[in-house]
Parts: sequence; C-alpha cells; structure tokens
Amino acid sequence: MAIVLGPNQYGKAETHLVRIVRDSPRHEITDLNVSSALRGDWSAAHLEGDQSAILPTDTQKNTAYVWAKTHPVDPIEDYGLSLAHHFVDDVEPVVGARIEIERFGWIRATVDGSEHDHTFVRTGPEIRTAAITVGPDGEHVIQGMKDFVILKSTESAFKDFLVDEYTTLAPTEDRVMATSLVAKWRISGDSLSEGGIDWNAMYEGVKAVMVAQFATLHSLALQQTLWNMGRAALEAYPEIAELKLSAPNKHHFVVDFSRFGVENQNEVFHADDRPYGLIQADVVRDDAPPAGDAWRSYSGLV
Ligand SMILES: O=c1[nH]c(=O)c2[nH]c(=O)[nH]c2[nH]1
Repeated sequence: MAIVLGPNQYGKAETHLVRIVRDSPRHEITDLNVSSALRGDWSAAHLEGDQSAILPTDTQKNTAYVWAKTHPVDPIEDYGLSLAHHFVDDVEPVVGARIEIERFGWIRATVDGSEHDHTFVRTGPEIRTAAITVGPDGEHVIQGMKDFVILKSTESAFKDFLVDEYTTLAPTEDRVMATSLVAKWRISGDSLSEGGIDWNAMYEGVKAVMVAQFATLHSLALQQTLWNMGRAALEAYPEIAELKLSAPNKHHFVVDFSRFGVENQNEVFHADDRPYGLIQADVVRDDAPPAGDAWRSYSGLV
C-alpha cells in the first residue's frame, strides 16, 4: 500500500477587478471576479516543499490585473482564453490553465432622462459566467449564467405523479413556476479554433431561446421545461456541444384563506426559500467533441 498525491491544482481565487475604459468622456465599466488555476506537475511542492516550479498565486493575481489593462475584458471569454494561453504558453512548467470568471452587470444611470457618462447602477441578480480551460486536450469554453431568476404565473402544472404512503402533495393544474437558473454550455475543439464566435451575441441568444421556451411551453413539470430549454438552445447554436442546467424549484404556496372567508385563486402566495426541489439535467449532442478537462472546476463559483 502506498499513499500518493492525487489530482491537484492551485491559483488565485476571486480576484475582483473592475476595468474602466476612460478613453473618452463616456466611460465603460466591466466588473469581473476572476479565478485562475494552474495545472502541471506540482509534486515537488507538495512532497518536498520545493517551490521552484511554483508561480505564486500572487503573481497570477497581478497578471489578471495587467491583462485587464493590456487586453480587452469584453467579451470575458476572449479575455479568459488569452490569460489561459499566457500561463500555458509562457510559463514553462504550466501544462494547463483554468480561468473562471463571474461578470456582474452594470447599466448606465439615467439622469434627467439621459444615460449618464460615468455613473452606473448594478443590475442583477443574474451573473454571467465563463470557465476557460487550455491544456493538453485543447481549448474549451463554458459560457453560462447563474442566479437567473425567472417566474411564470400560470401555464405550469404538476399532477399524475407517483404516490406512496408518504405523499401529501396535492396535484395542481395551475401553479406558479419559478427558479433561479444555473446554465452552462460548452464549446470545444473545432468550433473554437475556427474562431469568430461572437460571445456576447451567443450569450444573449441562448438566454433568449431559453426564456422563450420557459414562457411558451405549457409545462407539465420543471423537468420538461428544462429539457425543452436545453434542446432549443442546442438546436439554435450548432457550436454548443452540451448544456447543463440546474434549477431550484422556488416553491410558491397558495396561502390558505378559507378560515377568513376570503377567496385565494392563485393570487397570494407564500414564497418559500427552503427546502426546494433541485432539478438538474444535461442536454447533450450525441456527436459532441469530448469534454476532456472542460468540467474540471476550480473555484466552485462558475
Ligand atoms: O416540476 C416539478 N418536478 C418535480 O419533480 C416535483 N416534485 C414536487 O414535489 N414538485 C415538483 N415539481
């Protein structure tokens, strides 16, 4: 029996950087939380305390800042690809790099009916995410979103489910359906190297396709809604190899007004925060290029 060092990676998590483009009086803001992880043979550091192959996490943080000055940060996917390539191509012992990015939204403040040049208001809660991997198996980009809260107030049912002696849930033909969606979609291999992906357009397009499915499908379950959201996104974007969805079912319970002699026809709800059903589904193209290290995560944030 031997005890051996297993998979490992290291880097700087959550470098929260704000880039202001101020080349003209009309400024632009990009607000990013960047995590970098380096992959390679770090056994000497773990087993012997030898740091000679270790580029400090502090250096990785500095590099993320400098890259934000010297390279475009919008779209975040190109910033991440460039930063990952720098670590892999320019830092000798590094064989793979993972860059994970959260992008927080800002819009211009409106003052006297006009968009202001240098005052911004945080939007949300939706956070755009990206996870870029460059390594021995090539390049992967996982584009995505989290905390995307969406609700429909009708055209959602949940009935005819399996019942056992512990089941108390009443079937419903008409309920509120709401979730705080996490969605991630992978682009790998040829689709990436052929270049030219308009990342911002893809992000807005996938979001629009998924919202349209959520809205227009008369849902029999969140599971069915998720499948159709993912299927429609893959149909619309051939570059996407696969898409993963994680959706907490944000339950809205009709408040019982019967003792008050007041009717409640799906008008007043108790919005419960926990527990919640958690429904997850992957939608995959059956000829998708292999995922390799694409889903090997680092910070747990994206
Ligand atoms: O859309 C739903 N899917 C479920 O699996 C489930 N289970 C449950 O209690 N409510 C719901 N709703």
